[in-house]
Amino acid sequence: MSQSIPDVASLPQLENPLENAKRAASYRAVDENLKFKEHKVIGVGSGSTVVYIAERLGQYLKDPEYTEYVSKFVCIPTGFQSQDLILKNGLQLSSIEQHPKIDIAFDGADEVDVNMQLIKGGGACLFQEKLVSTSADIFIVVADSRKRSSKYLGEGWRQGVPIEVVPSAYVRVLHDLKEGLGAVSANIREGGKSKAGPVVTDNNNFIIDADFGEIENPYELHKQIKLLVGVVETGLFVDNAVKAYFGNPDGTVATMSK
Ligand SMILES: O=C(CO)[C@H](O)[C@H](O)COP(=O)(O)O
Repeated sequence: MSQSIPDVASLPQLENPLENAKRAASYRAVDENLKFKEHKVIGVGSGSTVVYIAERLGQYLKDPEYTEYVSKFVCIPTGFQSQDLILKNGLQLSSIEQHPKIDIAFDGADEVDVNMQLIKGGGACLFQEKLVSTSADIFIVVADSRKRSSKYLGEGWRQGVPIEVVPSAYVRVLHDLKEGLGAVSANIREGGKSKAGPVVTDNNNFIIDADFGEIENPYELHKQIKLLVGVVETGLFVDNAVKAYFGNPDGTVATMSK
């Protein structure tokens, strides 16, 4: 069924104000950055905010003015949830192996500092998220305004830096993070009520959350962690995003650019 693209201001408010914030940021990020005639390969991230990125792409697909272009887009997922979002919105799913060069990618973040450095991996998808975002010519972040720190990473996101590790190396990495790199704490992420034992990522790895307090130099910390044997990737996304959209519950959106 064909439909015109809805204007976000004309849509009914969502029950949860935070969802309004996420929707407003995501819709505006797509509307302002997607070049329908130029972009062909689109990265779609993970988390609760990118749900609205996929939804907006799906709306464009149904609008006769854009169907011709959007039906030819190939979407590259950052994990299982993201793959599901692409399919549920009627978009074409592909893989990073088939499209190692991505035109534009959209993803959420757990924290964004004043220099637009990010902590990601709260949803345990950080390796594939980094693979996709660093393969993209343009990487756009979408988040609700709680994710914006007034200065350093680690200010608002207190769970620690997510780090994906090879399972057999987790004890060694925990030790090296605490003893070698001075982490205040480092813990394997547990599945909680939904799974006994550790969270297992889409790549069959474990996640360690390591608290380094406020992070003045994310690049240096990322480099040090990355050198530890057993570390696959860190949740510090440095010099990667070019623009961030922060939604507020009243539907207004603030932006930050590089
Ligand atoms: O990095 C991520 C998953 O690994 C997410 O992008 C991040 O956790 C933000 O999620 P949300 O949009 O639900 O706040």
